[in-house]
Amino acid sequence: MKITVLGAGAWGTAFGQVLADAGNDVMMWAIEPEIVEGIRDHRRNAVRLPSVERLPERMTATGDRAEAVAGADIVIVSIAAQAARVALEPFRGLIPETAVVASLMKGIERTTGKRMDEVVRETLDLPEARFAAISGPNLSKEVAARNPSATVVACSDIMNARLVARACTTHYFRPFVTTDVVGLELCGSLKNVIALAVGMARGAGYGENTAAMIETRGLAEMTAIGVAAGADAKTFCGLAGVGDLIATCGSPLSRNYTFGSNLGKGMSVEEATKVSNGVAEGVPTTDAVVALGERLGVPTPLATAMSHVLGRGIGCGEMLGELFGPDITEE
Ligand SMILES: NC(=O)C1=CN([C@@H]2O[C@H](COP(=O)(O)OP(=O)(O)OC[C@H]3O[C@@H](n4cnc5c(N)ncnc54)[C@H](OP(=O)(O)O)[C@@H]3O)[C@@H](O)[C@H]2O)C=CC1
Ligand SMILES: O=C(CO)COP(=O)(O)O
Repeated sequence: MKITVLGAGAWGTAFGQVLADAGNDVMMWAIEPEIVEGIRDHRRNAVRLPSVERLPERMTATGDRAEAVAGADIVIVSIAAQAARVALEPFRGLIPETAVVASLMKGIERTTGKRMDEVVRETLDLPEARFAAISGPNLSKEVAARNPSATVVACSDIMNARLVARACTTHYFRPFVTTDVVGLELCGSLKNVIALAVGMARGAGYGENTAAMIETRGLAEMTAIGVAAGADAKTFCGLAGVGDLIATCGSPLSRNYTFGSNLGKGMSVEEATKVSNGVAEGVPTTDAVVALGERLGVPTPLATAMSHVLGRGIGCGEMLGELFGPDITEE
């Protein structure tokens, strides 16, 4: 198949390699000429994924939007979530009417509170059955090193989920399928907020008990929001939920974990942003999660505490204190 990846960041590039390894012809689209030339002429993305010495022969790149998506069977979107709407707008009308569009993004649009499935479908005027979300424990550097990994592809049309899954199946990368698009979107977006909190606790010097508490209570918060939004609770126990929490909250390769860890060590939000190695989606998504909880009538103690960290600059002790409400409640 011919597959286009919009956005040659760390994950877009690593996923492009998966698609090429699976036997597809892969066209990367990026705004920056340096990245386009690097991939096209030198088989490298030294800016966003320097750990890969040589990208596959089946991968090339362009900065031209029409050329990028012409004849594409599948279009993958891998752009920082807050920029997705603006970046996708010019592609409206260019993407072939038969193409399935799949999002790798894990965030909620801060200005509208919308999930990426909503943003992508709205911006590209895409019917539900032609949108897929891909989410799971997929730290880009590990996938780029071809470490065995699994993911989940969600689409309301299970045949299109299978189509996308087949396109990214390799000897080291294994996709599962589901129709729970809302669940998959919320798993990917909400776990980043939890990773910020776990990273912060770790950075402040706390150990396994504290991390396990935040992860488990965070999972309960994620699941409650998901179920209220119409998702299947089972999705949150799977690869995209618990699986991604384990990967993201346990690895310094995660930008969200590292961002939190730097806050825990005493950096300000501005300082942590400056040293972040790529987008930490949990940062702009945190307030969107609090707003989503309010809209759905679901308490969000963890996201609210993290929003006080990011907005008011409270420290780790105070953030953890906010998680301990005054009442004894049932788990
Ligand atoms: N890295 C990972 O391990 C994983 C990441 N994800 C998710 O995938 C998404 C992308 O992440 P990742 O690739 O790692 O992030 P990076 O920070 O490495 O890259 C962000 C990408 O967004 C692009 N971008 C930002 N603003 C604009 C804009 N205005 N117009 C066009 N493009 C823009 C960047 O382009 P440019 O380079 O030109 O600035 C770049 O391609 C995120 O939502 C992330 O949560 C999901 C799973 C794993
Ligand atoms: O989503 C990820 C792993 O599944 C990557 O996490 P970060 O965006 O925090 O690096």
